[in-house]
Amino acid sequence: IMTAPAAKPFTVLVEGNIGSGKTTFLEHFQQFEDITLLTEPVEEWRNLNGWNLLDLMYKDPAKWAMTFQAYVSLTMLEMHRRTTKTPVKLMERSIFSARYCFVEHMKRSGTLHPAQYSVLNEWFDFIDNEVPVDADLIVYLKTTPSIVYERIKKRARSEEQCVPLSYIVELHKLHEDWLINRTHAECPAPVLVIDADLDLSQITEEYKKSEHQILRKAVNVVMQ
Ligand SMILES: Cc1cc2cn([C@H]3C[C@H](O)[C@@H](CO)O3)c(=O)nc2[nH]1
Repeated sequence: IMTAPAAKPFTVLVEGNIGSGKTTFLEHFQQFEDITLLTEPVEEWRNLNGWNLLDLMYKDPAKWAMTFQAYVSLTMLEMHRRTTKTPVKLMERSIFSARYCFVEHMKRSGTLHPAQYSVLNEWFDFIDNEVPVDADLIVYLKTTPSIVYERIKKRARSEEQCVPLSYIVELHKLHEDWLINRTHAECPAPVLVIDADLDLSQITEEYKKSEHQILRKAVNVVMQ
């Protein structure tokens, strides 16, 4: 195992719509001992002192979106700040997708009151300016809304069963604006696009594209 010295690890953010295969993508990299995987802390969102904030949010978004997104952003920040011994750190989603995709959608759809949105935005601005958050590469699992919608129904995560296709379409557009049209200069990391519409049997070839990019960087970090 290559142990990175004090140098910061090469940090990869794995981004994509609900059902785009992020967990499957991360599992593919479990085979490499030089990579630390940080999966989305959904279980923390499902049980904070006994409260299932994810379920509360989906059941009554107007009442719980603020609480939920405030906690999601805190758990994301904790993951960004977590140190790793390995030269590469792979994170599922980030404070950036919190801000540019989920919170943005909730503001546009009126789920978040402008005053609530302003508070979250103040937190994001403070973090952007005061807290070093590393992002060296973004892997974007690009999908078609109708395909991930079918996967969500098949996966049948209980809290998501009432998620309409329109929500998936809006989230897709926000991911495309952020990662393809690059409308947010604040997150300058290069984006590697993976065709995540492919089903499991074909997707491993796609993963190999990113493997080379990610592992090559690991060597660079160690050689620093
Ligand atoms: C950063 C971030 C991740 C994230 C996930 N989610 C939801 C989408 C899925 O139903 C579930 C797990 O990703 O949580 C959300 O509403 N807001 C989020 N913000």
